[in-house]
Amino acid sequence: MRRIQSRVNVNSPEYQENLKANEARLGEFHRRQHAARYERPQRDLDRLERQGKMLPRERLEMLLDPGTPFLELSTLAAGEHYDGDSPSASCITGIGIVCGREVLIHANDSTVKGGAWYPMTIKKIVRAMDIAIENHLPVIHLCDSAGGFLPLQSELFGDKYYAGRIFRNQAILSKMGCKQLSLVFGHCTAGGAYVPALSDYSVIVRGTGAVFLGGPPLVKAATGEEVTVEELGGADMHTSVSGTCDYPAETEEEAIAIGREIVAQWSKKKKWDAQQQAPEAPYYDPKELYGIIPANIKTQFDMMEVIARIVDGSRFHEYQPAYGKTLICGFAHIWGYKVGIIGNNGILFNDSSKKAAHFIQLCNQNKTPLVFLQNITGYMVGREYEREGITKDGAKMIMVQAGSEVPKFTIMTNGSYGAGNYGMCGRAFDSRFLFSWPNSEISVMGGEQAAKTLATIKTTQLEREGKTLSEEERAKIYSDVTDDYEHQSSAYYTSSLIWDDGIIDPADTRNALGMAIATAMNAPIEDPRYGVLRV
Ligand SMILES: CC(C)=CC(=O)SCCNC(=O)CCNC(=O)[C@H](O)C(C)(C)COP(=O)(O)OP(=O)(O)OC[C@H]1O[C@@H](n2cnc3c(N)ncnc32)[C@H](O)[C@@H]1OP(=O)(O)O
Repeated sequence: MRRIQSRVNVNSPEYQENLKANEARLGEFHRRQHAARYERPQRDLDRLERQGKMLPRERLEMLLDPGTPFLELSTLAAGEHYDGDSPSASCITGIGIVCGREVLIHANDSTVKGGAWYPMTIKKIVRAMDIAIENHLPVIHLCDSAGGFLPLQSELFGDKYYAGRIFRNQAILSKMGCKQLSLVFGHCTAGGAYVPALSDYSVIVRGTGAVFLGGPPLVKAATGEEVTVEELGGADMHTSVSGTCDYPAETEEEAIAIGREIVAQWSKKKKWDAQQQAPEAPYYDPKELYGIIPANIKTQFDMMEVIARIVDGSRFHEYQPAYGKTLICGFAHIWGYKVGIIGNNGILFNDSSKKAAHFIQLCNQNKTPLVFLQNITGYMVGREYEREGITKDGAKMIMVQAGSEVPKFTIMTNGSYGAGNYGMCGRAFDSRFLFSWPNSEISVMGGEQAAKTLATIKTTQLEREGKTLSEEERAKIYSDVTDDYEHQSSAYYTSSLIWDDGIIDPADTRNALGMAIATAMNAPIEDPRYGVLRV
C-alpha cells in the first residue's frame, strides 16, 4: 500500500492557530478526566479509609496484569448531569488484561453515595455488558454497591434498559458461555446483590463484604427481625451456609489474588482469524492532529491527513479516488489488522452515498472491519439532488451500513449533524465502539440553522394571526436556541449522556481503535445479509 503524502505545513499560521486551540481543549479535557477519576469529597474518602476499603482504581490496578493497557470507557459519563454529583457515573468500566485474558471490568465506586446506581450508572453498566455480549468477553465485577439510587427510582427501575437490564445481560452472558467473576468488597444491597448472585464465580471479603436483598435496617422495618450484617449476608454465612458466594478472603488483596487464580483457569478462546500483518507505527506523528483539527468547527479539513496519523505506516489504498470525492473510502491496517476506512471530506452527495454503500458491501464480503471517521454536516438537500434520488441513495448507504456483519468502529472527529450521523454509523447503528474527540459536536442540525428554522416557523404562525415577530423576539429565539445547542451538542454533554464510549485524546485514536479491533476479534464475523435496497 502506498504511503499518504501529507500536505500539512507545521509552520503555517493555520497549523499554529489550530495547535493553540487544541492544546487549550486538551487541557480542559485532561482537567475534567482527572476530576472524574480522582477528585472526591474528603469525607467520602475518609469513610472508605475508616472502613479499611481500597479505592476502586486501586483495586483495578491490582487486578490488571502489570504494564498492560486498560481501555477505559465513558470516563466523563454523567459529568454534566446531577450537578456533577455522580462523577464518571459512579463506576468504572473498561477492557483490560487479567492473567493474559481480555476481560471487561465493571467496578462500583462507593466513594459516591455508597456506590448507588444513578440512572446514568445503569446506562453505563448496561452498555459495558452489551460490549461484553457483542464481543464475547468475560466480565469481572468489582462489587461495592448500595443498589439503585433511591431518590431517582422512577428513572432507573422498571423500563427495558433500566436496572433489570444489568441482570438480563448477566443471564445472557452466562447463556453464551462468557464467564463472570464477582469480587465482593463492600455491602451489595438489593440490585447490588444480584450481580454476584448471577456470576459464575464470587469471592467475598470477610468483615467488609456483604450480600443481601435488604440490609439489617430494612429487615427490621419489614419483619421486626434484628440481625447483624455478618449473620444476614457476611462472608462466612454466604460461603458456608447459603452458597451464594464461593470463596471467603481475609483482605481485598487476597480477594483479588483469588480472583486472578480463578481467571487463570479460564480457557483462552481462539480469536477470529483476522486479516493481519505485523503492525507498523504511522509515518506521520499522531500528535500533528492537534495542528490539523480546526480551531473553528466550521472550517473544513482533509480527512486524509487524519487517516495518515492513525493507520500503520500511514499507508492507504484508496477506493474510487476520483468518484464521490466528498467521502474517502479505502483499505489500511491498524495495529496490523486490516480495516476499511470511511471518512467524510464534505457533504454526502448521491455519488458519495452510493460509493459508501458499495464499499461497505466489499468490506462485508471480505470480512474486513469498518472504521468510520465522522465529520459530517449531512446529506445534500435541494431540488436537483432530490430529483437525482439523494434520499434514496442515502437510504441505500444506511441500509447496507446497518445490515453489516463486520464489526464497525466510529470516531467523532469534528461535527456530526442530521442524517449524516446515521449514515456514518452513529450510536444507533451498533458500532462496537464509538469515541469522540474533545472538539466534536453532535446535534440534529447546527444551532444557527435550528434558530433560523424556529424563527421562520414562529413568523409564519404569527402571520396567520395577522401579527409580526418583533426584532427583540427574533433575537431572543436566536440566542436561546443557539445557547442551548452550543451546550447540548458539545462532546462533554453528549458523552455525559453516554452517546459514546468516551472522549479520547485525538493522538490516542490509533491505540483506542487497535484495542477495540483486537477486542472485537473475540467474536466470529457472520456472512453479510442486507435488507431491500431501493436501487
Ligand atoms: C435495583 C433494585 C431492584 C433495587 C435496589 O437496588 S433498591 C436499593 C436498596 N439499597 C439499600 O437499601 C442500601 C441502603 N444503603 C446502605 O445500606 C448503606 O448506605 C451502605 C451499606 C450501602 C453504605 O454504608 P456506608 O456506611 O458506607 O455509607 P452511608 O453513610 O450509609 O452512605 C453514604 C452515602 O450514600 C447514600 N446512599 C446509600 N445508599 C443509597 C441509595 N441506595 N440510594 C441513594 N443514596 C444512598 C447515603 O445517603 C449517604 O449519602 P450522603 O453522603 O449524602 O450522606
